[in-house]
Parts: sequence; C-alpha cells; structure tokens
Amino acid sequence: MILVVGGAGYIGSHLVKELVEEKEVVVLDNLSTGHENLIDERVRFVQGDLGNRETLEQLFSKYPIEAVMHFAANSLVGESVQNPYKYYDNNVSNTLTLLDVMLKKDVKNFIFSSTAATYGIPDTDLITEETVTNPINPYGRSKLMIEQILEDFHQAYGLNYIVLRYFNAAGAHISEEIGENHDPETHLIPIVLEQLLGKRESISVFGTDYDTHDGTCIRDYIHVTDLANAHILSLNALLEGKLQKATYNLGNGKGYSVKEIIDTCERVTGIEANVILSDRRPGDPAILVASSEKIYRELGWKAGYELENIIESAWKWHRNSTVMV
Ligand SMILES: NC(=O)c1ccc[n+]([C@@H]2O[C@H](COP(=O)([O-])OP(=O)(O)OC[C@H]3O[C@@H](n4cnc5c(N)ncnc54)[C@H](O)[C@@H]3O)[C@@H](O)[C@H]2O)c1
Ligand SMILES: O=c1ccn([C@@H]2O[C@H](COP(=O)(O)OP(=O)(O)O[C@H]3O[C@H](CO)[C@H](O)[C@H](O)[C@H]3O)[C@@H](O)[C@H]2O)c(=O)[nH]1
Repeated sequence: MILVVGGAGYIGSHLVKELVEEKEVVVLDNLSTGHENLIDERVRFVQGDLGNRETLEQLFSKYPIEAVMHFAANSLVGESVQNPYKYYDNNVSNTLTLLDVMLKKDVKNFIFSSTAATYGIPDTDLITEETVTNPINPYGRSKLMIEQILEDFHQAYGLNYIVLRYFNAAGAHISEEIGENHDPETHLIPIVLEQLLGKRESISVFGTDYDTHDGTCIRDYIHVTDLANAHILSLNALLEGKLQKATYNLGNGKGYSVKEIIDTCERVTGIEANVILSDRRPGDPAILVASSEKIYRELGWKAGYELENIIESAWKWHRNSTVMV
C-alpha cells in the first residue's frame, strides 16, 4: 500500500487517480487547501494533519505501507515572505515528523514534491539538476531544506528518496472529473480561463519589461498527468530497487511567455481576454525552463502534453465546474 500525503490537493489527486490503477492507496490530508471530492473513491481517506505524530503512528500501524509520496505543503510564494513561520512549520517541521515516524516504522521509500523555486533566479535559460540552487523566498528554501535533510537521512538511516522538482503544473485530468481548484488561485492559466468564463474582470500581466522576446516572463508548463506518470515511474524504480536516490526536474523543456499563454487560451476558447498590463510581481525570475533529460535518460519519462492540449484540458474542467456551480 502507498501513502499519499496531500492526496486531496491539485497534483496529489491527479497522481492518486493514476496510482489506484496499480496499487492500494491511502490518502492523508487535512483539507486545508485540498478538497475531499477530488479524491478517487477507490482509496482510503484519513483526514488528519501531517504534523500529528499520533495520527501518523496509527496510520503506519494500521496499513502495510511500502512507500510515501509527499505532496502536502503550503506553496504560495508571497505568503511565505509575509509569514515564513507557517512555511517552515508545515513544509519543514511537519515533514520531519513524517520522516521520523516512517523510519521508526521501517518504511524507507519516499517521493518528495519539490519545485523550480529551489533554483531562485538561475543564470542559465535551460535549468538542469546541476544548476546551482539558490532559493530567494522561504517557500523555496523550505523545499530545499527538505531535499538536504533527505540526503542526510539517506546517508545516516538508509532512506531511499526521489526528489521531483516540478516546473509550472497545469491542466486537468482527461476524465474531466478533477482539475485545478486553488483558493486563492494565483496560477496564470486558471486565472486566464476564469477571466474568459466571466468569473474575473481582468487579467493582470505582471511585468512587460523583462529581457524576453515580448517583455513578459517565460515559464515551462507541464501537464499534471505527466507529473503523475513521473511519480509512478519513480515509485516503481524505488520499489524495484533500481534507484536508492535521485533528483529530477519535471518540465516540458519549452518556455512560453505570459502573453503567449493568454494568446493560446484565447485561441483554444475562441474568447477574447480583458488584459491589463501591470508592474512586475516581486521575486519573479524572467525565464524558468527545465531540462528533463536526466529523468528521460534514467527512467524513460518525458512530457506527453503540449501547451495547447494542457490548456484544452484545463478549459474543459473549468467550463464544467462553472456549469455545476
Ligand atoms: N502547483 C504547482 O505548480 C507546483 C509547482 C511546484 C511544486 N509544487 C508542490 O507540489 C505539491 C502539491 O501542490 P498542489 O498545487 O497540488 O497544492 P495543493 O494545495 O492543491 O495540495 C496540497 C495538499 O496538501 C494538504 N496539506 C497541506 N498541509 C497539510 C498538513 N499539514 N497535513 C495534511 N495535509 C496537508 C492540503 O489540504 C492539500 O490537499 C506541493 O508540495 C507544492 O509545493 C506545486
Ligand atoms: O495573474 C497573473 C498570474 C501570473 N502571472 C505571471 O505568469 C507567470 C506564471 O506565474 P504562476 O503564478 O502561474 O507560476 P510561477 O511561475 O510563479 O509559480 C511556479 O513556481 C513557483 C516557484 O517559483 C511555485 O513553485 C509555484 O507553485 C509554481 O506554480 C509568472 O511570470 C507571473 O508573473 C501574471 O502575469 N498574472
């Protein structure tokens, strides 16, 4: 059985939907930002907090857990600057509790959701796992701290781990049953689609004077089901003993500017956006694009969805969920 912590969230729920096809799954989530209706019916669900040692001990005693996939975190960059305690407490301290209980119960396989934010403002346009990590906010630092702790625990306690550094997760499940539902929503693609659906007055483009071809920031958008597939390959590599530790970037290897995202959303939906050109958002690097060559070479993973398909899938989900409201 696999424990998915944070399995009621956006990315976790998409992973669960794929994983239940091959494994028994138990989800632990406190529903602080997740939604119970995103969790596949075939899994066991425990509503509880990652930092609650008693809950964790009961969970590991009750279920024969072989591996843990850890998605639970707070992940708003701006909030992390305003309230770093929340980030170090939930993302670092609570994760330490999880690791401690796991190891005491002799569970030694761990997959961790990390982020492009660990790189900060890189001095290269194509980021590999060798690119220097230099996070510029508490959110990114909290993730890098856990990466470092995992390596120490690997050396000292024989913990096997895979760190997956996601770039910009986007899109929705092909079934149209689940999709991105953050509150507040800060991510570009859902914001644009909500505006096209009339749920927002306008879209602000944060910064038009970056050193890019059209002046707006460039990001690497990766479909959430591609992320899910990378988790399953990583899990199998750990369970089969092929890997004891690894760190991988997960992206498409292609960058799109904010303006290109808005244009593609307009093309996919046939609706014109109401765009306001605004100032830069503090802390945004101009360009973040991943090289995912390493995971392709070692596990055969590569992204399957192109930008247009990512936006189409997100659009179907947003349209359906608007009709249901
Ligand atoms: N969305 C992205 O583009 C992106 C990019 C890079 C990394 N990540 C990382 O991926 C992971 C998942 O992101 P997401 O967008 O799905 O976020 P999300 O907020 O939708 O999911 C996080 C889930 O964890 C749960 N959770 C949080 N704290 C908890 C706790 N103390 N105990 C139990 N459950 C708790 C929440 O209720 C939620 O269901 C996070 O670790 C995030 O930092 C996300
Ligand atoms: O209303 C908006 C929202 C975003 N943007 C721009 O669109 C791009 C993408 O922004 P997102 O907020 O969608 O994504 P980020 O690249 O900022 O965030 C990603 O990287 C972060 C770390 O850098 C976190 O990991 C986060 O979860 C992940 O989605 C950025 O240039 C941003 O400035 C706008 O112009 N207007």
